[in-house]
Amino acid sequence: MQQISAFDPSQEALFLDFDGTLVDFADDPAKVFVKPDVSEHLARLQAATSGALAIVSGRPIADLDSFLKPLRFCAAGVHGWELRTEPDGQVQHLATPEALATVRQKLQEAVQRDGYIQLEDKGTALVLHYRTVPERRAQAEAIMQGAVAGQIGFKVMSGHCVIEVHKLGMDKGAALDTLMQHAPFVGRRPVYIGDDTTDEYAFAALSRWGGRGFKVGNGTTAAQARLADVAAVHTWLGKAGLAQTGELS
Ligand SMILES: O=P(O)(O)OC[C@H]1O[C@H](O[C@H]2O[C@H](CO)[C@@H](O)[C@H](O)[C@H]2O)[C@H](O)[C@@H](O)[C@@H]1O
Repeated sequence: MQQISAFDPSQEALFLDFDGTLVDFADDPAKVFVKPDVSEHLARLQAATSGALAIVSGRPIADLDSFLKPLRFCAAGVHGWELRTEPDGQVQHLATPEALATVRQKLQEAVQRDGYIQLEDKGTALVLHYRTVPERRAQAEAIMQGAVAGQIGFKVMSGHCVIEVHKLGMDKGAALDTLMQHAPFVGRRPVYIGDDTTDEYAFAALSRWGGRGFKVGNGTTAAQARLADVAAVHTWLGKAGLAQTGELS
């Protein structure tokens, strides 16, 4: 693992995962919150990078906006199936909820029968949550396998206490590639911070752009360096933002 060198806002762009990176986990996905000082760091870094700061998340962009309000950023949501290349631009939806109709129905029925595992419907992705019942992980995996069995064109991914499915053909690496081809990211080197297995797609893409990745927490990773936890991410963002204003000695 490398040491983390200082962030250069004139040459680098910042790509940030949301859950487990900017915010701590909660049992209920609706109950996470962004600390006020983190919002300040993000606003500073957005200005310092001339807008080259994007949130890259499994969440829909509307959810990200609501948690980060009043801030808005360039964003890739639902693992890249939603894209916004300007903070105040329109969200492009690159898939439709109908693509998951059959899988959705099967998951709804199975979750109802199970009674413990929760289903989150993000339109273009469906998530089985077992954070409050970790002993039901194998059951969640079996439910997902049953829902996609015999069908092609779906991607199933495991994350922190979740099993998620969306259409094949998109991931956070492809999302990063797309954003890097838009101003103000063009010509910059990406710095990506993320904690989950789904962030590995983005870490793998970084070499195409001369970038570097920071993995939050433990686990196998293609990232070049690590930050211990969400608090360490906040500290890093604070230092990166303050360094630009000359407030950091
Ligand atoms: O790509 P991310 O921004 O990390 O989003 C990944 C998933 O985040 C959410 O689930 C995770 O956070 C929940 C709230 O803390 C937690 O309950 C769950 O166990 C975590 O996996 C979100 O609900 C998913 O839709 C995202 O895909």
